[in-house]
Amino acid sequence: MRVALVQVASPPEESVEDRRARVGQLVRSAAGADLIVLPELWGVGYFAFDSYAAAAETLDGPTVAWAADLARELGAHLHLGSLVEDVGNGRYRNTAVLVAPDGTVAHDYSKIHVFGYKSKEAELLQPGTQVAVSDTPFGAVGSTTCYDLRFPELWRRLVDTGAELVVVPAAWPAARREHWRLLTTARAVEQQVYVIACNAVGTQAGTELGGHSRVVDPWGTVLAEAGTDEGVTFCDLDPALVGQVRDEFPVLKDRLSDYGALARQGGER
Ligand SMILES: NC(=O)CCC(=O)C(=O)O
Repeated sequence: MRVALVQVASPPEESVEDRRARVGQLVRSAAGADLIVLPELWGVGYFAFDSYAAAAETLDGPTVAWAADLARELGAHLHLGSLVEDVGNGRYRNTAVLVAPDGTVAHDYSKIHVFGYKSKEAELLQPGTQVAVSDTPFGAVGSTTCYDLRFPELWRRLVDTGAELVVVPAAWPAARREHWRLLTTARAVEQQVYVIACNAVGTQAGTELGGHSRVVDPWGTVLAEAGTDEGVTFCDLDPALVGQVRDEFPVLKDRLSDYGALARQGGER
């Protein structure tokens, strides 16, 4: 299968409508890919916290409709990254959406670990409470978003729910790029999944985004890695490798069912 990672910049002077039109052309240039992935909150710009409420929309709104049209046009799965979802009563979520080639929503996933370090996300947005995995012709695809990379427990839950490929839309700053590279590789090796991680680029409200979108296979091999420019990075991968790695090196079978039950040394044995 062919994956396309579409790194996007979100300059503040550009309207959301103009940005959707421009990003639509970038997505069209990924024609031929089976799965096309965009970054986290590229529409509003992750660091444009004061614009979140005005940019919020429902899953019946213009961004999902835009993505559905593109997915149908290109005959591809389109992971639209994420948008600020209006969930009513003045509450908002950071919601990722995977659209199938027929334009239907395969799944939506609201980011569980909202980020509070030099970020107003945790103050403004409600955390999600559910994991999302969908069966596709190229395997079971799960979603996590950006900061979720730091929580292996969530990733293990995704694997327990069947995930074989995990998509990670992100707005990860350049200041922690080595964490991004390390954690995308670590999650792939530890969970024996493909990690398909698409980051934002450019500068938002004084924060430089890190780019370096990447695809890591379940053995930890980096199959593709972008630089820091806006644009499309393609990657061909074999979904069957997940099963092969899990059969050949069956580490997932060796885990305990309940690590919380382990006694602290010095206590009762
Ligand atoms: N958008 C985010 O969740 C940023 C996460 C991040 O910068 C980090 O974990 O470091």
